[in-house]
Amino acid sequence: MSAHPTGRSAADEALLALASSGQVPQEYLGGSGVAPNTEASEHVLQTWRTADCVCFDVGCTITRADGLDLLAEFMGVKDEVFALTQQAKDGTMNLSETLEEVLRIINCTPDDVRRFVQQHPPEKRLTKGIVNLIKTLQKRGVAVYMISGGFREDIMPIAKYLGVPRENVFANRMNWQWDDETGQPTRLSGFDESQPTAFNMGKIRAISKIREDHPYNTVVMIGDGATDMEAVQSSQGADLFIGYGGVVERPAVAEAAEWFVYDHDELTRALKCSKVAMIGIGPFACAAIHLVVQNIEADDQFDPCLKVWVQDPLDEFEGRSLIDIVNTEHHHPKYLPGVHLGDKVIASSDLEWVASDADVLIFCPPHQHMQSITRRLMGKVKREAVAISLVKGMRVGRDGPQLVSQMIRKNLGIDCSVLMGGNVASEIAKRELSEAVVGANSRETGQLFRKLFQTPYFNVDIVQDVAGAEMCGTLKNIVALAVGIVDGLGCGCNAKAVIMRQGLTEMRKLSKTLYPNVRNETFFESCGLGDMITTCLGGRHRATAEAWTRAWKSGAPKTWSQLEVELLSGQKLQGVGTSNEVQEVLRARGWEASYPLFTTVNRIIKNYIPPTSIFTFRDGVILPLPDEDDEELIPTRRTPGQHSRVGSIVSGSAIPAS
Ligand SMILES: NC(=O)C1=CN([C@@H]2O[C@H](COP(=O)(O)OP(=O)(O)OC[C@H]3O[C@@H](n4cnc5c(N)ncnc54)[C@H](O)[C@@H]3O)[C@@H](O)[C@H]2O)C=CC1
Ligand SMILES: O=C(CO)COP(=O)(O)O
Repeated sequence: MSAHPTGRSAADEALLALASSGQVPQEYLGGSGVAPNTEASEHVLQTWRTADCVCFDVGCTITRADGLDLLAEFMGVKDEVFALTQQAKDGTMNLSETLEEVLRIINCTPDDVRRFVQQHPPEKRLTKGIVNLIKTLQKRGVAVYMISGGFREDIMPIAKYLGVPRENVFANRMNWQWDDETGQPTRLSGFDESQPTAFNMGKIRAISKIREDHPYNTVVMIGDGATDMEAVQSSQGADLFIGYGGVVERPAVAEAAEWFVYDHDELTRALKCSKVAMIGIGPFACAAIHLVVQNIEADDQFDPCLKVWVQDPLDEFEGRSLIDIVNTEHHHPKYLPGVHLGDKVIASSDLEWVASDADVLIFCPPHQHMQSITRRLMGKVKREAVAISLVKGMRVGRDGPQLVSQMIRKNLGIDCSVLMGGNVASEIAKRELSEAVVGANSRETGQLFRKLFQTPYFNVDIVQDVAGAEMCGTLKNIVALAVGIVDGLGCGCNAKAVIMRQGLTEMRKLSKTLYPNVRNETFFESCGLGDMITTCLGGRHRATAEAWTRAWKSGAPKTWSQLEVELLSGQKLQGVGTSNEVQEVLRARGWEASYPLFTTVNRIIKNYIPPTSIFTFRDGVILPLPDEDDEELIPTRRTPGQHSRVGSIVSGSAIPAS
């Protein structure tokens, strides 16, 4: 089959058009001898895996091409009915005429139907693997429908056995003559012509009705006939048609289908194997792995193996390779010793090997390394993969600020969500109650990530505000530094409340100014208020800023890098970098005075003004500072009001450079 954006050749497209007219020449429908597409493309697989509604033609759920044939056999009129139904399936006879004619030939009574169902119970008629496939779909929350040109009287027992709700069955309905005296149905008198399935293009009609009544995002039709294949022909129809040849193989259908299967187990297997990869193995990556493995081991949708990228192949713990320890003992001895990362976690320093076959990519390295990581992965990840960033931080390039999720989307060309919240890694690892939000562009992707991270003690809500959630996670690190400074100066809760409230105000203002679609409510979610509280009470930014301020107070100041090494055992302090990055934006746009807390914190951490200036941030008439590199400086201890290194404000007055 030649390449085509939809996966169908031009000839297939033509065939579909002809089939829909109901007037396809028989020899054309016989197919041209081209082998069916039994290997699904990445696009098709992705559609199948993200479907929230799957419609089965009844013909692929039971071992006879159509229940009507079996009923006809039961009534002793098999050959006449078979000839007629084939014509309808192949599109050479008008469907409603066929049905009328078939019923006239079958001419059954309600008793005949009852006896027929007793003699042919559903469990004896089902195709191999259909029970498991429907169960797997329903377990994933996918709505399952059955659509048939046959009759409810025959189909309902099968639907019931398969667990498909009555209202999800679209089929024709027999009309009966009624006995006035007994009130009971007696003989057939045609069929109900108001059902969508009573006409040509009936499958499309049924699917449009389903779509009208339910907001499904992705609908898949599975069937074996030309009328099933029609379902993808209208914008109101299905998004994907999967051809099934386990009972009857119609060559034209087999050739035109974007994916043609002979066994339902193949569809079940394809649902199960979303591969997940983690990029990074810091403390939070380890805590996230601990959550994710609980879900991928329990949910058929995911491959239970999780590949993890370790940045440094030579990283050691007590003389042993870290990669070996993770792969054999399944824990991280430095960051979360003893916390089980899962037996099927495979650590490697080969970034491409870890990421290239993943369907779901989780990013969790320190933010300053994300640009080089995503550049290394350019063109090397699956086009249909989806990503989620757990990274709190941004990059400021020549074009202005870039969030990590934007960087991933731009460099890798894939959708990217974010997971943000008040989430200290060590507490999650201890299974203490926590919550987070997934910021996603669609509800469907949000639900995928909720499935991946949610556990009974880690609640995940979905917000369709990626930028808002990510800005919260990024900017709160600056506020946490401010709170640490207040702690270092020995102040109590009132002062910290002032800083946190002002911090939240500036976070919201900057987020909405840079990204106007950011929602106010996002700031009251776990990513906003929640993370602000967590990080200002328990995070490393607060603790390091407190130590830095105490050192300044003691007259033996230390640099941030020094403290990062001394206090954080290999972890990174990203808030200092974030403060510089944010300040670059504020400065370039002339906004410094509108963000007095952010600006004051940046002046303090760069030693332009003393830590005590945190109390007077409101007086912020901010002097422009000369351009210079952000090299770290060992400050000399100064008291408020004394000279600062370059120039700054304390209580509104500019202090000349020393
Ligand atoms: N630690 C926590 O409790 C939480 C962290 N986060 C976010 O998760 C992200 C990762 O933070 P952590 O897990 O704490 O790790 P971290 O920020 O402490 O960094 C340690 C990790 O950085 C890696 N690393 C060092 N140099 C690197 C390089 N050149 N390239 C790539 N990786 C390198 C190391 O291998 C190590 O695994 C950050 O954006 C952080 O804000 C989010 C929520 C909670
Ligand atoms: O983001 C965090 C908690 O949500 C972690 O905060 P720290 O980086 O300050 O430890």
